[in-house]
Amino acid sequence: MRISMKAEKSFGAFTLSTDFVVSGDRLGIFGVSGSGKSTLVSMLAGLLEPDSGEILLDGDCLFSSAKRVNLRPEQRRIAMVFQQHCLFPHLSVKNNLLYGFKRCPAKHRTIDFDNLVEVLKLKDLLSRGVTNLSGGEKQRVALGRAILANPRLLLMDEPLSALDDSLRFQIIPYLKSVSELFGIPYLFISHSLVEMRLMADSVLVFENGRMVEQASSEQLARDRMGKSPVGYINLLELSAMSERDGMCAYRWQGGELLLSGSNRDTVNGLFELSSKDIILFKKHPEAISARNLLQCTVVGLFESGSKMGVELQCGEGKLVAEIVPEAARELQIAAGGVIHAACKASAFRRLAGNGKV
Ligand SMILES: Nc1ncnc2c1ncn2[C@@H]1O[C@H](COP(=O)(O)OP(=O)(O)OP(=O)(O)O)[C@@H](O)[C@H]1O
Repeated sequence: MRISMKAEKSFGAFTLSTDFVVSGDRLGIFGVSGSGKSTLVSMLAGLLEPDSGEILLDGDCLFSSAKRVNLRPEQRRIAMVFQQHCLFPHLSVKNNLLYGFKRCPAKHRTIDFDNLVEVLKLKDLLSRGVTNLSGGEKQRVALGRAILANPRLLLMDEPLSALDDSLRFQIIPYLKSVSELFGIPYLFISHSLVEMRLMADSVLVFENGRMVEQASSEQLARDRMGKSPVGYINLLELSAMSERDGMCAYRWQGGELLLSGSNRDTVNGLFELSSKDIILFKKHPEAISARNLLQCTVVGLFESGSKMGVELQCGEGKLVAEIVPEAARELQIAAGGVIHAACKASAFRRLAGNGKV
């Protein structure tokens, strides 16, 4: 996906002025409240007309003040998921889901209803009304409805803000997997660095209506968090062998991960792993005392003081390891390579729900 946006919009003293071209399937817009994020996505979706400028999506002109083009929202084929679920209260889950699908021209209908329902785990909810669903269930329905409209782009404007911490980190895998499985690129809007790291590869940063930076989500987190790099891993399924040896076992990538503690204090959710707690191996080691061995792909290397940081993709998780430059050379670490990361069961810390993440 390629978005080119050179547009202006003023509300009294506030002016949003954009001038960027960005490519990628997992893009982020990051900025504090009032920086203009929602104004930007509303202009992209066709819900708000820019005062002037031009907006192109994959080369197609969505808006041009010079050429007097302004495609209606339904002509743009851009779906949105908001913080508020905006579901139709008088319709069942099934009919909410089918709303966008029915309005989508047959030639664009490529998403299989049953398949999507299965991915989003909505089968048992189909006949229910939407008013008494939980916040997470409502957000899954809203996501399903957006996907079934068969959009060419999905805009997600702070879709997790209304959910509490444990719930929002449970929704993230759904947001990512539907986009990947059904091949729909997205633009994810948030003021949370953790959400950016989990959802976006490339991020545009906005301040006071201006784009001030374009960076990878990892670079952004390193620059702004101002502490040793940490990684994140989302563990959702306690496996049958939980509470073994005072450990908790979670299903992970066809195997399991062991965490210290009982399942009373290690509930499902997002866990943090410090870069200092990860040891890298070039090959799968025979036997180690650390309880967890994760196969990862090296995303990149960066300088971290006198050490090297190694960005790792591990399933849906993003980890960072800190090693000395000599070890990086010996391990021949390079982007795209496969490496094994070991970490102790005691190294996982459940992410604190302090609202700042
Ligand atoms: N329809 C409108 N009329 C007047 N001012 C508006 C309108 N929409 C947005 N604004 C103003 O434009 C500025 C940017 O708002 P916008 O909602 O785009 O920011 P944001 O980064 O999305 O913030 P938040 O994270 O709080 O949603 C704010 O000062 C807001 O008050």
